[in-house]
Amino acid sequence: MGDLPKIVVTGASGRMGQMLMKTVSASDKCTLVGAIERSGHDWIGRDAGLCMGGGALGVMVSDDALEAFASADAVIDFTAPSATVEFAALAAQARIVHVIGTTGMDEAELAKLTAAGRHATIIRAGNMSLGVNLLTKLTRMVAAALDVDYDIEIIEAHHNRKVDAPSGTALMLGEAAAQGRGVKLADVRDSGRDGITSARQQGDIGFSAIRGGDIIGEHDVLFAGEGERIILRHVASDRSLFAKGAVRAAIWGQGRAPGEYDMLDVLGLAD
Ligand SMILES: NC(=O)C1=CN([C@@H]2O[C@H](COP(=O)(O)OP(=O)(O)OC[C@H]3O[C@@H](n4cnc5c(N)ncnc54)[C@H](O)[C@@H]3O)[C@@H](O)[C@H]2O)C=CC1
Ligand SMILES: O=C(O)C1=N[C@H](C(=O)O)C[C@H](O)C1
Repeated sequence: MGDLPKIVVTGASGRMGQMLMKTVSASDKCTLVGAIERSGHDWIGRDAGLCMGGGALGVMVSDDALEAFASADAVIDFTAPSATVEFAALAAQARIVHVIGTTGMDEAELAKLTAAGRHATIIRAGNMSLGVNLLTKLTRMVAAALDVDYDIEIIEAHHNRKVDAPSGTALMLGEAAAQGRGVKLADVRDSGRDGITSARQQGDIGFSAIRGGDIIGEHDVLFAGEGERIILRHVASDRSLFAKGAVRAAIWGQGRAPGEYDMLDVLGLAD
C-alpha cells in the first residue's frame, strides 16, 4: 500500500470527480489521498465517500490544493479551464504528475499549461478513452486517403450541462483530420453555422454540436463525397471509461520527465 501512487482528485463533487474518486478507490494500483473542491462548496470538511452517498473513504474534501498536492504523486483534474491553469502551477510547484481532462481551454490558458510543463509531467487529452484515441488514428488515415472532394464534418452530442463547444473530443478529431489532409485546423475550421453562411468552402472541416438530456458523449466523423458517405463513430455509454483512462495516465506518468504528454503516449499509440 505504501508505495502505490498517491492521487488527489480535483472537482470532487462533479460528474467526473465522483467517478474518478470511485475508480481510484477501487483500484489496487493507486490510492486516493485527497479530494479538492472550490472554496465555499458544502462538501468541504466532509468525508468524500459519505458525500457521494457511500461508505467513508477516510479522505476529507478540502479547498487547499497546495497542501493536498504536497503529499501526493499525481492530481487528476477534470474541472474548468481557469481552475486547471491554477492547479497546473501548483502541481509544477509540488513536482507531481498532472492529468488534465478539462476541455474548453483557450490559447492563453494552453500557453500557461506549456509553461507549467517545464516542471511538471502533464498528461492532457480531451478524451481519455482508448476508443476515441484509436478513432483519431483512423480519422487521420481516412482523411489522408481521401481528397478534398470528400467534405469532413464532425458531429458531437453531449448532455445538457456541458458548457463548451465544440467538445474537446471533436477538436481532437478535427486536428487528426487536418493532419491527415496536411493542413492546419485553424485555417479550415468552420463551427457554429447560422443564417446566410454562404456555401461550404471546399477543404473546410465543419463542427456541429448537439446538447440534450444525459448523453454522455457521442462523436461522428463524416466524410461526405458524391454518391457515398463514410462515418467513423464513437459512443460513450459510461463515464467510467474516461476515469479508467485518467487513472492509467496518472500511473504511467510516475517517473516520467517533465513535459506535455497525451493519451496516445500513455496508450503506446504515438507515432
Ligand atoms: N478528457 C475527458 O476524457 C473528459 C473530459 N471531461 C471534461 O471534464 C470537465 C468537467 O466535466 P464534468 O465533471 O462533467 O463537470 P462538472 O461541472 O460536473 O464538474 C466540475 C467540478 O469542478 C469543480 N470546480 C470548478 N472550479 C473549481 C476550483 N477552482 N477548485 C476546485 N473545484 C472546482 C466544480 O465545483 C465541479 O464540481 C469538463 O471540461 C469536461 O468537458 C469530461 C469527461 C471526459
Ligand atoms: O463534458 C463532457 O461530459 C465530456 N467532455 C469531453 C469532451 O469535451 O469531449 C469528453 C467526453 O465527450 C465527455
